[in-house]
Amino acid sequence: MKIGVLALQGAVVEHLRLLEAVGATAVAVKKVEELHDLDGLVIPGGESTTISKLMHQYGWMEAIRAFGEAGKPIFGTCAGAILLAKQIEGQQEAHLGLMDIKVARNAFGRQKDSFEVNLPVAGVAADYPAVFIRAPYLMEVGEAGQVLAKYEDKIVAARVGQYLAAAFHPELTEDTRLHKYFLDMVKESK
Ligand SMILES: NC(=O)CC[C@H](N)C(=O)O
Repeated sequence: MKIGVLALQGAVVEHLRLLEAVGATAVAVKKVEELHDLDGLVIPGGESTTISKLMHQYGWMEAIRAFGEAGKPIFGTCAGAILLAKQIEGQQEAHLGLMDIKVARNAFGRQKDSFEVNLPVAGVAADYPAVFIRAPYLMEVGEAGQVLAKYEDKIVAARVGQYLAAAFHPELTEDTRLHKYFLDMVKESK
């Protein structure tokens, strides 16, 4: 399985390392043409507005939408989840708008700018070390979707069809289980 990590901004190398660790062939994707032979794509965290601008400049929006609409799995972490969402709280327009979730940005307040907690993630782990950095949360998950994790009653991970979203940063741990879960989604989609 060949999985790309969108390399416009954010923790790219860390995602590559964990994808390799679970047995995927992982590549940093810097050009739109590189999408064509991928089986799945990870959109890392960073700053969603910055990544969105870069995406618009270089034709990524159309290309990633086509990739998702072709049924290929996409995993968005933190800003990546915001980019995937169909709706963003307080904003007229979404970015990619592929995944049937509504997100609220910077949802955990200033004094909790960044923190780590162990969370149960359905189908993944009973004690997943979730690292939150100015994280969003998922206000709504479409009916066809599955909530995978909550923190303080807020949804922080979900799957809808071939799309996976985490408000936290699974690439900033040594824990490979969520990347393994995504790799299994990619295998299933073939
Ligand atoms: N660590 C992150 O990816 C933070 C996301 C950022 N707060 C945003 O709105 O895009």
